[in-house]
Order: sequence, then C-alpha cells, then structure tokens
Amino acid sequence: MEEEKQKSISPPPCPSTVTVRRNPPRRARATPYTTTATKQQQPLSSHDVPTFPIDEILSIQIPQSETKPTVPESLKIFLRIKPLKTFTKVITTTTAKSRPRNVWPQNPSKKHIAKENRNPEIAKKVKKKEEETAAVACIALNDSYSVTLTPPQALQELKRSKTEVYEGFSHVFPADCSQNDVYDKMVQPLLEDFMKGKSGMLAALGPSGSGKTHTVFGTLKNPGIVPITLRQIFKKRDAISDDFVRSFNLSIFEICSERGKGEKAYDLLGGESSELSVQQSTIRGLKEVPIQSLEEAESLIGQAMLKRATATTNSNSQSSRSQCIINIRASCNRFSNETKMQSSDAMLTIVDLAGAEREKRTGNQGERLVESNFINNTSMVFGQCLRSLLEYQKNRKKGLQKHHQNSLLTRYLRDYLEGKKRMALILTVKAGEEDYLDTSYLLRQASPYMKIKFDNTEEPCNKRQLKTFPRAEKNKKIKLSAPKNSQIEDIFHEERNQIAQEVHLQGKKADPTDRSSPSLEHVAQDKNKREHIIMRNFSKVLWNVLKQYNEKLKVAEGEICTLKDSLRREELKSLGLETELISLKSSCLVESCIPEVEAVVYGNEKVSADESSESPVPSKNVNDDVRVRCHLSSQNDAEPRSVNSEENAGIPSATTHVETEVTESPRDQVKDAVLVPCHLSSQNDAEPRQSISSEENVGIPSATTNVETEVTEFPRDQVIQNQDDPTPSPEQVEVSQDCINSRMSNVQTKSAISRRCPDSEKQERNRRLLPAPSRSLTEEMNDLDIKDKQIEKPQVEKGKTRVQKKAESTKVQEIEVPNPARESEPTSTKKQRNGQKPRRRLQPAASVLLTREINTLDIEDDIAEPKGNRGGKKTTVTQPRSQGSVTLLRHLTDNLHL
Ligand SMILES: Nc1ncnc2c1ncn2[C@@H]1O[C@H](COP(=O)(O)OP(=O)(O)OP(=O)(O)O)[C@@H](O)[C@H]1O
Repeated sequence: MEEEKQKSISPPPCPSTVTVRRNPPRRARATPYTTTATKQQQPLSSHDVPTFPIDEILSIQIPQSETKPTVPESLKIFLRIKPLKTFTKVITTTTAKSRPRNVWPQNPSKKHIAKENRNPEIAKKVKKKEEETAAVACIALNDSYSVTLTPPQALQELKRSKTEVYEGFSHVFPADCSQNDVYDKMVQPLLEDFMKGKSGMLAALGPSGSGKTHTVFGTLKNPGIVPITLRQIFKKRDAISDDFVRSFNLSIFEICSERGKGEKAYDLLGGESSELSVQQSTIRGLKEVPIQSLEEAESLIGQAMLKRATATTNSNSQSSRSQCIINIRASCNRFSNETKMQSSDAMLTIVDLAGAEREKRTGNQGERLVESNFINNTSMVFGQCLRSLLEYQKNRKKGLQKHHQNSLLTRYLRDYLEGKKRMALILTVKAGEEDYLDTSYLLRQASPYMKIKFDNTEEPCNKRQLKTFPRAEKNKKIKLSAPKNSQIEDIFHEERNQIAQEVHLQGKKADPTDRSSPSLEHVAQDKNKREHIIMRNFSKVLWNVLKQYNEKLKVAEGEICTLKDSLRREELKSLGLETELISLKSSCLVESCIPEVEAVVYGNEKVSADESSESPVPSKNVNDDVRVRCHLSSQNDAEPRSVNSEENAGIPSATTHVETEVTESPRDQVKDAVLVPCHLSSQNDAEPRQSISSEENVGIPSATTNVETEVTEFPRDQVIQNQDDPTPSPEQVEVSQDCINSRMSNVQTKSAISRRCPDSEKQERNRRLLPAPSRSLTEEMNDLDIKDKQIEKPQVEKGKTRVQKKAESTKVQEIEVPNPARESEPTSTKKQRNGQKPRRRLQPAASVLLTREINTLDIEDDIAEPKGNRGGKKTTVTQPRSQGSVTLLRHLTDNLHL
C-alpha cells in the first residue's frame, strides 16, 4: 500500500523530450530539512498537481557525447602531423641526408646519392639539430578534431602571426599514429563503398617533405594506403561468395610540367612511349593492367614508382616532381547476392600530389625551379577547388566557383572537386617551428570547413579577413618572411651561443645590452635589404610598363600620322570633286538657263503705263510704292538692257530674286503700294526697262539673291517733262543711280559671291559703275548685235504680267539685267571666256534715247500702231510717225548696227 502511495506521490515519468529554459528563474532552494518536513506534514493528495521535478532533471548526469562535426558526405578532411623526430631537413643540397627507404624500389641514381650522403658526421650534426628543434613545434594536437598552431616566437614578437586553433577535421592523426590508423579511419569507409560499387577518391595534400608519399605508399616496415588497400581488396574479394565475381584493374599515371610550358601526362605502367594524349578532362591511351593477386599489384606499383619523376631538393631528398594518380577499377561480372543489386564499375582513385614548396626554402634552381612553379600552381588550383567546394558545402546558395579548368589534374578530378563523388583528403603537415608558414597556409586552405579560433588575446585577428584573403596573405608571408624566418632561426641559435659564451666568460662584456645589439642590427639590415629588393623589383616592373606604354604610344602616333595623311588626301579629293561638280553645274546651267520674267503687280494697281503717262493726274501728296520683284528664272529671256543685274552665270539653280522698290513721287491717285514681282521668262521679252537692280550669283550653289531696290520716281511733271524731252538729264541719272547704289548697299546676299567672282565679273561690275547713258548705249549696241535687227516690240504675257509700267514713264535709272538666254550663254560668261572687255561706245544721251525709241518701234510697219498688253493695257506710248521719220529711224538703226 505504501508503495502504491509512494507511486501516486512520486512524479510522473520523465518525458522523452524535455524543454529546459536556458535561464530558469532562480529560486532559493529549500533546505533538505524543510523539504522533508513539509512533505511529511503536508502529504500530497492524489488531486494535487505534483511540482515540476526540476531538481531531479538537473541532477541527471547527461553523458558528454563527443562533439563530432557534421561532416558532409562527399568530403572529409583529415590531418596528419609528421613526427618531429624524423625531421630530415637538409642544410644544403650537397649535404642531403639519407632517409628511410620507401617500400617501393627507388630510382637508382637517387639511391646512389643517398648512399653518398650517409656520412656519419653529417648524421651527427643533423641529429643534434633535431634534438634542438624537437622541443619547438608549431602545431599541437588538442583533440581528435582540432589542433593549435603557434607561430614561432620571432613572428609573434613582430606581431605578424597569432596562435590559431583549427577545429572541425574529420580526424587528426597525431605524429605517433601508425599507417594502419590512417587506413582504418580514412580509407576503410571508402573501400567499403568501393567494394559495393561506389567510386571514391582520396588525396594527400601538403608541403614538400611533409609525408604525402609516405602516407600513400609508405615504407617496407610501414606500408601506406595503397599497399594496405590492395591487400584489403584481395582479402575481401576472397571472402565474397563465388557468385559475385569482381575483377580489378590497375592504372597509374603522372602529370608533370614540360619545361614549365604545359602539362603532360605519362603512363607509369606503359611501355617506352608512355606519353598520353589529353583532351580536356579525358586522358586517352592509359594502360589498365588487370590484377589477379596482391603480389602482381605490388610489383606493378613498384614499377610505376621507379618511373615516377623524383628529385632531390633541400626539403626532400626524394621529392616527387609530379602528381601521381593511381586508379583501381573494380568491374562486376554478375549480380550480387549480398547487395541484391547489379553493381556497376567503380573506381578508387588515390592521388599523391607533389608538395608545394617555397623557392627560398628548397633552393631550387633551373629545371627544379620550373618544376616547382608547376607544382605550386597545381597545388594552388587544387586548393582553390577545395576551398570553393568547402564554401559551397557550407552555403549552397552561394554556388560553386569552378577553378578546375586551370589544371589538368583538377579537370581530371572534376567530379570529385565538384562534390559529385565521395572524396577524402589528408593534409600532411610538418610540426617544426620553421614549418609554421607552410602549415598555416595549408590549414587555411581548408579553413572554410573548420572553425578557427584565435588564442591571441592582445590583438584578436579577424577571422573573416583570414578566410577572405588567404592567398594574399600567403604570398605576402612567403615573399617577405620566408628568408627572414630561416635567418631569424639562425639568429636565435647565434644568440643562444653568444649568451652561453657570455655566461661562461662571466662578464667579459660589461654591458649586457650589447649582446642584443648585433641581432637587432642584423634585423634592421635584413629589413633594409628586403625593402631594397622590393623597391628594385617594383621599379623594374614600372620600367617595363612604361616601356610598353612608350611603344604603344609610338604605334599610336604612327597611326595618327597615317590617318592624317589619308584625311588630307580625302579632303583634296573632295575639293576636286566639289570644283568639278560646280563647274558641271555651271555648264549645265549655262546651257539651260533661260531667264524668265514674271511681273506681278499686287494690290489694286490697275494703272497702265499709258494711263500713267497720259493721264495728267495731279499726283500731289501721294506716295506710291511700287515694288517690282523680278524673278529671274532659267527661262528668262527678257531684255536685260535696262535692268541692272548681275549675271547668274555658272550658278546652280540660279534663281535671282530681285525686288525693286520703286517709290513714286506724288503722282496719280494711286495710293497703294504696288509690288511688281517680275519673273523674266523666255517668252517674256517685254521691255525690262523697269529699274531693277540685282546681284550676281556666280558660281554659288543655290544662290538665290534677294535684292530690294527702291527707286524713287520723279515727280510726274518731271516725268512728263522727260517724256517730252526724252533725254534724261545727267543729274537725274546720277540721283537715281545714287539711290540705287544706296539700295544696293542693303542687298543681302546669301552666299559669298565676291569670293568666287572671277576678274571678268569684277570688270563687269566696274562696267556697271559707268554712267548710265554709256551703259545703256553699250547694252543697246550689244542687243542690237545679238538680235540681228530683229527687234520686236515687247510682249508681256497676260498671265505673267498684270501691269507693266512703261519704262519711259519712270525715265529713271536703267538697270541692266544680263539675259543669259539671248545667246547660248550669257554675255558676261562669253566675255569671261573671251577675256575681253566689252566694247563700249560712248554716245550722247540723246542717241541713247533715240535708240530706245527705235526699239520700241515696229520698224517693219510704216505706221506704228499702238500695241497694248494682253489685258488691253497699253505699255508703250504710240505716236504717229511720218514716213520721213520712219526712214530716218531705219537709217539710224542700220548705221548703229554697223
Ligand atoms: N609519418 C611519418 N613517419 C615517419 N616518417 C615519415 C612520416 N612522414 C614522412 N616521413 C618521412 O619523411 C620523408 C619525406 O616524406 P615524403 O617523401 O613522403 O614527403 P612528401 O610530402 O611526399 O614530399 P614531396 O612532396 O617532396 O614528395 C620520407 O623519408 C618519409 O619516410
């Protein structure tokens, strides 16, 4: 009963999952006495809610499980520390130390060197050094998954490095671990999968002499991964039942550099011509040897090792100079009863990479140095691939950066480096203090996978910085600190010896500070030297860059010169073409240019010339603006005698728009401004005695010239007087000429005519400056010559001319307009061509007027009948002439013509 009661009182069984608050509210715990007393005094009834057994839960001892990192399936990273006692640092290349033999036969030449190096004195020296350095290790094992990396004291003092803790390895093999340990932890799982038909790869990565080859191949006493794996394969195969038969093939090849220019693959199991053809990631012609037994396999491995490129360096007397790849392929012949599945071919790939090495440390020169560059490059690419894979596995969103294209090895191992197949990496490191930089670099390559802690409390280093710039930092350290590191080491030794000597001599040197001065000097010198080297290299690079720029500049200048030349040539060409075009156009124009005269009177002007002349209108206080616009088109055949215009010869689209403003003095009651645009057409042979002033458009494309000339008409009475006395007084002519000239000065010419005016034209212009009577006479003479006595009375077309002012009515300045259509080419052009000045005969004004009169007369008719416009308007003043006057006129005409 009591037990039942106890059960009812006792708390319910603990649930499988319990949520515990991180920071539970603190309560003062009751003393045991009070607790028991309370329990005894107030026993809990079955209805009471039991208190939460917080104390009991807290008192439960949870077994501390090992914090094993969550290792991604496709990649495992192991670390192996090389024991310090086997430190085999060779001081110089000539004093290479013998080393324990690998299990596989070695290159005879290397053997010979190794024998030579078995000098007891050297061995003694090395042993002593080993003992000295044994105590100082840069790496220490924390647990199975983490290590602490401590920089040498010298670097710590310089504050260049800090103590780092690397966590998160799949497993860390301490220095005293055996080869079997490595196999069990690292290879065994892969082999299991391999035997089930899953491919896998394991690779050894690390600096030169860190024990990669030792780990992969091992020695006679301590066989490495490959021999143990082969042993296990045959063991397992024999253990498997008969109905599951597997056959194994072995292929081994190496990738090495060809004089630093490219990568080449060589079959290590092939015959003499062992070079393999490489196409992207595929290696063709690789020999696969079937292996039936362990012995057979071991002998093949030994054979390959003999062929493998090795060399002696400062770091390693038998350093691998190539990347060696061993493929064991398992093919399944039948259905497996064990796995109940058809196994496919599986490949187990074991890679022994050539160790990255520092130039300063290895002392490599020539061919070795070239090899070293290749090795470092491949290691770097491999490291980059590894880093990006680790980062990708950490954060899948980021995407995998593909560096594998940069080397043949990484291309070949692409599937593994992209995480598509399982891979295990073993990083081998040397534990010596002098190996700190190599070790640090290697560990940082794998850092994205691991947690890195920094022990240095003084200056905690930014983890992210280390992650982000591992290469930059590495380069920096290698270039600047590598020589320093070894030197510092020597300095330490020297210093130690010095101190010992000083202690021994007991104060031979008075000042103890003097002891450190040589080393400090050395450090300063070293620093200066380094800076000097940096500056020298920098200036070299700068010089080269400047040189290249100079060359480029020269080339560019040459190109500019050539371009300029061609441009000049093109310009000349285009100029020539332009000139040709202009001449062509002008010639075309000359042929087709027939002036056309069109006269339009705007407004309400209905006054005919006759009316204006006849009607004695008291034109007082009336201002009549008569604007005469003469549009000279190509068909203009108007008589240009009285139109003072410049020629259009040689002008493309030579349309001369002439606007002449004729301001009439008080005259008829006509008050409206009259604009008379005169379009001189070929048919329009009307008397162009309107005072028109125009400008020439010579040789100017689309030279439309607007000329506005205001001609002030004289008072009507004066006009009448002029009619009576047709001879214009010189004053009148001069006045009107002045007026025209003043108007001419306002002429707006759209093109630069003067520039293109030939001399002949200038002469022509000068000619126009002659007194009006002379000009008129000249023109009359020319006209008479050309027309060959066929003087027709001007007919103004009805459609074109509404009002034609009688020229005589104005009796003002006559402006001549050359008529290009009178002949096949304009007179001026003709003159130009002939290069002659026109003949001029000065005649008195009376004769000029007489000639004009003659022109207006129809000589053929004895009795000249008045001829009006088409509009019935009289354009000329007709007077009945006597027979005698007609005869006289004819006679005069004949004489003039002569
Ligand atoms: N864990 C170890 N135990 C005993 N000896 C070792 C160990 N690791 C390396 N060694 C010895 O150190 C020497 C150099 O090792 P190994 O040739 O394997 O270096 P490596 O990394 O392959 O160098 P390299 O990249 O130049 O080829 C060898 O003589 C090897 O036997």
